Amino acid sequence: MTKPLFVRRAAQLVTLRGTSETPVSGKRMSDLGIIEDGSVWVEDGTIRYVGHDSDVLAQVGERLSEADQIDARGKVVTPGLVDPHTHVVFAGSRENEFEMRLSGATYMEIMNAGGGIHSTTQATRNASEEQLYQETLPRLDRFLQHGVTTVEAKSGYGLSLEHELKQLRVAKRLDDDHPVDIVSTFMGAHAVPEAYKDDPDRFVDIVIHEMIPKVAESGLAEFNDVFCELGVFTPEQSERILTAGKEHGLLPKIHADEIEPYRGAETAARVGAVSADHLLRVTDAGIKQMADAGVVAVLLPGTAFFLMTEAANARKMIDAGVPVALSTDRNPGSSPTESLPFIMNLGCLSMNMTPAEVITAATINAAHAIKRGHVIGSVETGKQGDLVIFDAPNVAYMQYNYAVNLVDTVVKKGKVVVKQGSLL
Ligand SMILES: O=C(O)CC1=NCN=C1
Ligand SMILES: [Zn+2]
Repeated sequence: MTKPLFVRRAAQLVTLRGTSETPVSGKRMSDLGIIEDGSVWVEDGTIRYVGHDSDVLAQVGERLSEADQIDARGKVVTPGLVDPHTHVVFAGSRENEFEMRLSGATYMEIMNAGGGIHSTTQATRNASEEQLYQETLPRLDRFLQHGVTTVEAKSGYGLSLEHELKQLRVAKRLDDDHPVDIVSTFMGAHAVPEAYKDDPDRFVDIVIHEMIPKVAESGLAEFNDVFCELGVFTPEQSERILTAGKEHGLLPKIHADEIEPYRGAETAARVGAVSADHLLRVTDAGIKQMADAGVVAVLLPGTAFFLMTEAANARKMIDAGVPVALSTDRNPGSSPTESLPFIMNLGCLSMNMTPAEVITAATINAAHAIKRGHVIGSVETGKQGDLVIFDAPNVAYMQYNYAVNLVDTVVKKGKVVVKQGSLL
């Protein structure tokens, strides 16, 4: 039994209270439920009391001496950050392609020439489970040091049942062993393997009839994702794949309108996807249909930054009532970073979001994008005891002092796992 943890007197305690039921949209994304001089009592991994320090003191009374106390004066305390879109389990790296793109090659040119996802697929197929596990561990450590306490992890670098299941088993082992919680997504439809490039529908049939039933049976994935993109999977193929996943209990997600406007958002609305992700080229019609269908827009400004393209129009989506979440899109090709705080900076600097909106997008809306809004993403009684203490006097400062890691302390299920920026 660990001692209760009492985080006290935050300059700004960001509670996001009252947001656990449904994704947050519109003006509500700016209402952080900030408590000044705010305190949180965590016991047995769960948040027990939240409020002004004097109110929490009155509630804990004599038990004060039982707790470990952390002085958060002059600092911002938020819920643990949530990254709802990563490809974090993979082998190898693609800095060579980074240099090719700096010399003018495009992401799709490299992919169509057999690089990109195919390159990482080759490396991941050749890697043992243990090698994949060992290569992914340091990435999870860096996520934790940047305040991220839960990540979604997609497969999608196996592109065969054997290797997709291998990735998903590694994700499960990491979820068991590492403080960061991992929520898994099957993404056998990440690309059409070279062997099927002349008959992509044959591969779609393999995903639908061979992979999805076995993956569902394994219990190793909650979601099913597809790269709906010109030159990858069409909206019609994507809909077939996501519908098949739903029939086997896998909730739909979709990489939509990343490089070309390609009716990805419209497909998301039609199949009832939990989230549509990227949306750099989404149409007005797609935005409207997502708002009507309650699809969460997971935006990845780090990918736009790294691919040197314009970021998604977050402002238009927020103003249209689409709930917006943020993510690193951690992957070796288009977004090799674990710094969700930097993605939040880009939310402000490249997508004109406010400092309050980017916190909502990287906590409760990210939690809703992986169906965890009832467990994480806000600081409320009964929620999991995941907290981050930032060395910043207020939420605006967190985005103003950009591209640095202001995380001081990370608490995971009531246990301090990062202190003064270092892993414990
Ligand atoms: O390039 C990669 O490895 C990840 C990716 N999938 C779709 N867009 C980027
Ligand atoms: Zn992705």
